[in-house]
Amino acid sequence: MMNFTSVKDLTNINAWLKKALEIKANPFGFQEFGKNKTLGLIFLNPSLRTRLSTQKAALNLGMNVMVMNLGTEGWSIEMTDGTVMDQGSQEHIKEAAGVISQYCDIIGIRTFAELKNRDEDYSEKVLTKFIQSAKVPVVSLESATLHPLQSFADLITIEEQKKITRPKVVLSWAPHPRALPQAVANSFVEWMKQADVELVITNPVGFDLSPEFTDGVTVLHNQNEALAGANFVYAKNWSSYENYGQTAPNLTDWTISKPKMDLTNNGKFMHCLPVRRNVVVTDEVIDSGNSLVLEQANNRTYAAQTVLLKMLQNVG
Ligand SMILES: NCCC[C@H](NC(=O)CCC(=O)O)C(=O)O
Ligand SMILES: NC(=O)OP(=O)(O)O
Repeated sequence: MMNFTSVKDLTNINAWLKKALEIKANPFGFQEFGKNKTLGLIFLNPSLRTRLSTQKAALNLGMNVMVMNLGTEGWSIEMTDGTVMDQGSQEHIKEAAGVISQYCDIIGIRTFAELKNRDEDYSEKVLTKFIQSAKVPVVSLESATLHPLQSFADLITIEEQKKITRPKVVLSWAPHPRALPQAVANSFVEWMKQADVELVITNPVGFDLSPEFTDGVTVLHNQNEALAGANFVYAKNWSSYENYGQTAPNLTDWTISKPKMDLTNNGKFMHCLPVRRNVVVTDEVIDSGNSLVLEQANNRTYAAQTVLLKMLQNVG
């Protein structure tokens, strides 16, 4: 496997899931693969979980790790080819990626959607340019349209927690004060479509995700109807794909609350974090025994460790 940017980079999702659970049971059992190898983690946007869990995963594998907040601490990066660089940008992504490749055996990069130009975000302009200029395998730490390490951790969590073979998993839009990318939601859908689950998406009218992801999936604009009988409720805000970047913070009846969870089949609550309490989800729900948010964050380590191990072994 050269790069990890999507579920499409896996040859067999069930084999990866099995490997992740094996690694979780024996996290220090694969250190011979990481010895004398270096992981570089490059952040163009903030992070808590991705930064720490991916670093932890590399350390568990015996790797060395370098982390750089390029977005705030590096030179300002030029992303477009052919630019006369006499303005704000100081270093071209071509040199940046080429140089970092000389210091690292694997590079992770986080580059969020800007939510200004849909075509540009959905072409994964920055990630693609970085990969083109990098000389080593690249792992997405959340790109403009996808967050595969998160979705892999979510898959592990559902596998561990499910009580029936084919659980009902509901991805529900929730309100938020800012415009957020669709990446976490797109990616969750992409992975759940390949898992043995009954997936239902619910969001307000005007907030349908790209058909590229929702094709073949039940999308309901009535949240209560969608939540009926759910075993897992995955809450997430995303800004509009159709009216690109538009928000709807006033739709407070979409907040995941106890009355909403009472519609489910004793459903478990999931969120990738960070979460706005009492906007996306009430304290009562996220603090309840049915909340899986810490388990999800914990599984980020084993998802990342599986991906890094596969890269070190150069297998899909
Ligand atoms: N990495 C997980 C989520 C990252 C990002 N959330 C955020 O930016 C939340 C920020 C805020 O709450 O203002 C997103 O939705 O893609
Ligand atoms: N879930 C997640 O990716 O968290 P961070 O943005 O804190 O890395």
